[in-house]
Amino acid sequence: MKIAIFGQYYQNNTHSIVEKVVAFLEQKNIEICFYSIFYDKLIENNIDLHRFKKFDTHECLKENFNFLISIGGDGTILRAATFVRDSNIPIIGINAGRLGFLATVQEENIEKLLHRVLVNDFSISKRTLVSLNSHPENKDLEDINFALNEITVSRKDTTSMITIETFANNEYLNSYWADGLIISTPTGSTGYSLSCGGPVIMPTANCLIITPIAPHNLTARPLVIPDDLEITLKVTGREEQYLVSLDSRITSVSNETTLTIKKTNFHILIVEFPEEGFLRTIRKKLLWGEDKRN
Ligand SMILES: NC(=O)c1ccc[n+]([C@@H]2O[C@H](COP(=O)([O-])OP(=O)(O)OC[C@H]3O[C@@H](n4cnc5c(N)ncnc54)[C@H](O)[C@@H]3O)[C@@H](O)[C@H]2O)c1
Ligand SMILES: Nc1ncnc2c1ncn2[C@@H]1O[C@H](COP(=O)(O)OP(=O)(O)OP(=O)(O)O)[C@@H](O)[C@H]1O
Repeated sequence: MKIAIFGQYYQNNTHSIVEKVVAFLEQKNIEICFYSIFYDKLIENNIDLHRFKKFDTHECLKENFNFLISIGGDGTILRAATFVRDSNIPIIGINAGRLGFLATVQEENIEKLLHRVLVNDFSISKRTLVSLNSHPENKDLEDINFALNEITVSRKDTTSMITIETFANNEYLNSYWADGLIISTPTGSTGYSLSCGGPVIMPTANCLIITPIAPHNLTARPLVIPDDLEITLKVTGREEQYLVSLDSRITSVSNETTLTIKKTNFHILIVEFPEEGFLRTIRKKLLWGEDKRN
């Protein structure tokens, strides 16, 4: 078996997490390969990893990896997804961050849950992604043109709202006059979309959510649509450019750019354990349904 280990930062608890993961995997004779930038940070901080191999691009991950372990918060899982892409390598998220909504394995459970992975006692949650095509083409949006949480357009360099003409399968839907518009996957429903009044959607539902950001309108509400619809956006505004973000990545595009957003033809696979499933996570981490009177 071969496992990739991915992370972005070195902080207080990184040392003990990495040591636990490495000790467990080595004891089981599992081949380990570290993301090179993370590896360098760990070496700088006196973790001896010289016996392990490194990877630095998504192409390296095509060589028969069984799993990728992400050590960090949700932001780190979003970044890990840009390496995993369409390789179908399941991601195990070890939470070293704050919320850890997607990264659900806590440090104290590392050995127990990695053991469950080895004996096949886990489930796979298949997550929908959205892809972006721009016309005319934009170099910044060419290589990593997909998002696990959401694709967002928003105003740039102005307090003035933008108008987002929106079409679903080429049929006119609405012109949102707002700070921006979010096209979210079910996974992203608990991220930015939630903060803008969007619904919480169970991760494996076959839908997307169109959520306006601060629309100046009483009738513009988040809309849930089937995930086989293609969405087209045309933006106009006082400035010549607007912002496009895919999860944590952001770039500027000119107002002449038309964006097409649709479901990707691949999924990201997240390793889940029943006791850390979605319903428990929203209760525990979003305090879902909490009512002090009961
Ligand atoms: N106002 C907002 O709520 C807001 C604004 C911008 C971006 N975001 C979210 O942040 C994500 C990018 O993450 P980042 O680390 O670069 O930014 P960040 O450092 O601002 O962290 C964003 C927070 O959102 C949480 N989060 C991310 N994805 C989530 C999900 N699917 N479900 C529940 N919580 C989630 C993270 O745990 C973190 O606490 C975006 O994809 C977007 O969903 C939220
Ligand atoms: N490898 C790591 N080791 C220790 N701490 C980490 C590591 N990676 C991330 N962290 C901690 O988690 C914080 C958030 O990390 P990250 O950007 O991955 O997630 P996030 O999107 O902010 O989500 P969350 O709210 O789940 O932490 C970092 O600022 C850091 O404090």
